[in-house]
Amino acid sequence: MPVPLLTFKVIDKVYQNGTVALQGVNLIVQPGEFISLVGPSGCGKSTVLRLVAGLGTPTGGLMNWHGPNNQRNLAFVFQDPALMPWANVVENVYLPLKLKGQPLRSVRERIQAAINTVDLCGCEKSYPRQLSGGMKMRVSIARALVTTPQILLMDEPFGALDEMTRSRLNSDLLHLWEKKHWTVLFVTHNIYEAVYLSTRVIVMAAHPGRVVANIPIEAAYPRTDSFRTSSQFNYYCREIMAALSEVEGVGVS
Ligand SMILES: Nc1ncnc2c1ncn2[C@@H]1O[C@H](COP(=O)(O)OP(=O)(O)OP(=O)(O)O)[C@@H](O)[C@H]1O
Repeated sequence: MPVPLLTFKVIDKVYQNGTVALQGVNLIVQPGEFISLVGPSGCGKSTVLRLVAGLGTPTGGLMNWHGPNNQRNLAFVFQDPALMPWANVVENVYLPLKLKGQPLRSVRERIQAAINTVDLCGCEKSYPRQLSGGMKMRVSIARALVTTPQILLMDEPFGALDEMTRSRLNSDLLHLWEKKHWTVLFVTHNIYEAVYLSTRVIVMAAHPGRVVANIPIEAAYPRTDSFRTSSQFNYYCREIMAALSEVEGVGVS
C-alpha cells in the first residue's frame, strides 16, 4: 500500500455548544484519490474539510499528514466562487500568490498555465461581471490550482449551478483531474455527481456525524457521458442510496 497523504484515526469533533459534529471518523486518503463525501445535512461533511484545512482542531483522535514536517499544501473551492469584482481574471487567479508576497512578474507563467488548464485562455482581462456562473467557477478553480496544492478541498462547488452547467463542469473537472492527478476531497449532496467523479464515495450519517459506508467506484477513467447511463453507474447509485436509507435523516437531492 502506498504511503497515504492524510489519515484520520477515530476523529471526534465536538463544537463548543456541545454539537457532536463527528464521532469516531476513520479516513485514509491516498495520493491521487478523488473522494466524495455524501450524506444528509448536518452529518459533518464540511467539518471534515475544515479539519483537513486546519480551520479548527479535532477534539479526539489523531489526524496525520504524512508529508514532510506534517506540512499541508492545500486549496479550497467553495460553492460561491468569491471573486473580487473589481479585479480581472489574471488578478483574481494571482490573489493567493500575492498574499504570499510573490511579485506578479515572477509568477505570470504559473497564472497563465492555471488559466489555460481551466480553458479560460482569452478571458484574462475579463471581469467577473462579464463571465457566466460556470466561467466564474473555473476562475475559482484556477485560483486554487495556481498554488499547486497537494490536496484540493471542494465544498459543494457546483451546488448553485443549473444542471447543464453542473454536468459540463463535472466533465471538465474530471478531465483536469485525469491530466494532473491531484488529490481531491469533494463534498456534495448529489449522489450522481459523486459516482460520476469519484474513485471512492464516503457515505455519512448525522447525529452524531459518522461514516456509515466506504464505497470504491471501480469504473475505468476516462468516464464519458455513456457512463452516466450505464448499469454500472446505476448499481453504484443504488448502493449509496441503500447506505443512506439505512440511516435516519436522509436528505439527498
Ligand atoms: N461552528 C459551529 N459551532 C457549532 N456547531 C456547528 C458549527 N459548525 C457546524 N456545526 C454543527 O455541526 C454539525 C455538522 O455541520 P457540518 O456543516 O459539518 O455538516 P454538513 O454535513 O456539511 O451539512 P450541510 O450539508 O448542511 O452543509 C451540524 O449539526 C452543524 O449545525
